[in-house]
Amino acid sequence: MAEELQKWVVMVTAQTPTNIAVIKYWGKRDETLILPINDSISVTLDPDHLCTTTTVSVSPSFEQDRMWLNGKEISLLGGRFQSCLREIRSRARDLEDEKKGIMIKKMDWEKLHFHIASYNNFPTAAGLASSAAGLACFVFALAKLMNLNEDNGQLSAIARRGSGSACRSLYGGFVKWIMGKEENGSDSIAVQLADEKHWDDLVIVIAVVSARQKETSSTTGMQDSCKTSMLIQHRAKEVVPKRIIQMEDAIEKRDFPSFARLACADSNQFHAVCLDTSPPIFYMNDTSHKIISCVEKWNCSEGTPQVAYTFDAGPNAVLIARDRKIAALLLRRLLFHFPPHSNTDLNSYVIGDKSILQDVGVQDMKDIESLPPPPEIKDNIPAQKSNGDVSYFICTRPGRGPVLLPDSRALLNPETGLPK
Ligand SMILES: Nc1ncnc2c1ncn2[C@@H]1O[C@H](COP(=O)(O)OP(=O)(O)OP(=O)(O)O)[C@@H](O)[C@H]1O
Ligand SMILES: C[C@@](O)(CCOP(=O)(O)OP(=O)(O)O)CC(=O)O
Repeated sequence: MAEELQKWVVMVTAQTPTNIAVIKYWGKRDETLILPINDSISVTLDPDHLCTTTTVSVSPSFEQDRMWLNGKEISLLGGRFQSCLREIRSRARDLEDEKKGIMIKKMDWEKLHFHIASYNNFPTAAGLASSAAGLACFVFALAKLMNLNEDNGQLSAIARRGSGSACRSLYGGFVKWIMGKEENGSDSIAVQLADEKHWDDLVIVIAVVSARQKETSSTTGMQDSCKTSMLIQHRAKEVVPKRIIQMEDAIEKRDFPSFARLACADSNQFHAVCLDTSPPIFYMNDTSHKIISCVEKWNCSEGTPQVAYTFDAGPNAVLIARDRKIAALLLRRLLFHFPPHSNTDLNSYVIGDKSILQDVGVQDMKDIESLPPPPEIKDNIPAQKSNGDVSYFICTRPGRGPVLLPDSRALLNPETGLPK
């Protein structure tokens, strides 16, 4: 009987979105606690297109903590995973599952081990913020398993210890990470500014420019900027506080021109800080610059912004269109300038919400080849085409925050606690 009881496995499965900052976090005032030097604001992306699913399980039969990411076993010994685990364990509460006849006492959590399996439905470590969705999901799922009482704001402070930007993935819609003042970081948390329904006209197109691993990680890049850039101090003290107020106002009023101007300016200033770092950090490449120039020319010809662009620590462009009609016009321009290689299947070149392709009126490669140049291109300058410079496009929109999934979606076998 005692042996039978030892066989139980309790598990929780959760899904968490990724997010893109429109006012960037860059620079820490505390490396261990991951406390930033400025507030930041992000848009949560629709988990249908970019998300992490994580199953966490506990059983007295597990001999050690183990984790599998996208089917491959990874180490949980890293300092950041360990900080999150420590913070969650210290808040764990009694858990009773009457149906299974299981009772885990608060102090038992210290002795029990976890099996964790996680899957990203988009490329990992390719500049698409897998660490943000991944660490947020890790914390959210473990907190539910260990029956924590904390709300998502308090959980965001734990996710922050895994990766700063992860704290913003605890909410859907529009999210602010308040830098906080306390030395212990207790007030450095994420808050939701508005949910995803507040501004549901927005359409987001991500141009995945390169899936190569970057040379400088965000963590070391921002350390180098803090040590060597003069601009970063001016940005954190003088520029960002004003922009945060303006961005909050633009989001509240759904004021697209202000939103776009602020997002573009902030992305450009973040990359200027990277250039102001010694040695300079180049996250954007020629393709990123061509995308900026395409959007700027169009916005300028319309007299008011149609599309905002923002780039994280990599060359991929995140383009935010004011509505679906503009998104179709944007995709038309992008496909004109950045057609795929001739042997590419259009179905794998534009992924996510493919329905926008119908609005573009493009069904196959021939349609792309016969797209006319955008009207803002001057007749005397030949239009540039860069075949194959973009790997693929993801069409998405602002999305919801973390959710729990039913056991049928679990990534671990309920009997063995091993990956399915
Ligand atoms: N689902 C996940 N669960 C737990 N950890 C994850 C998960 N996905 C990614 N990570 C962690 O994040 C690391 C990748 O982070 P990295 O910052 O290199 O890339 P990224 O977040 O995809 O890109 P970027 O930060 O440039 O947007 C992985 O090596 C792993 O440690
Ligand atoms: C450019 C950014 O994406 C930087 C993200 O940095 P990370 O959150 O990846 O860094 P760590 O806190 O060291 O894990 C801007 C942003 O997301 O705000």
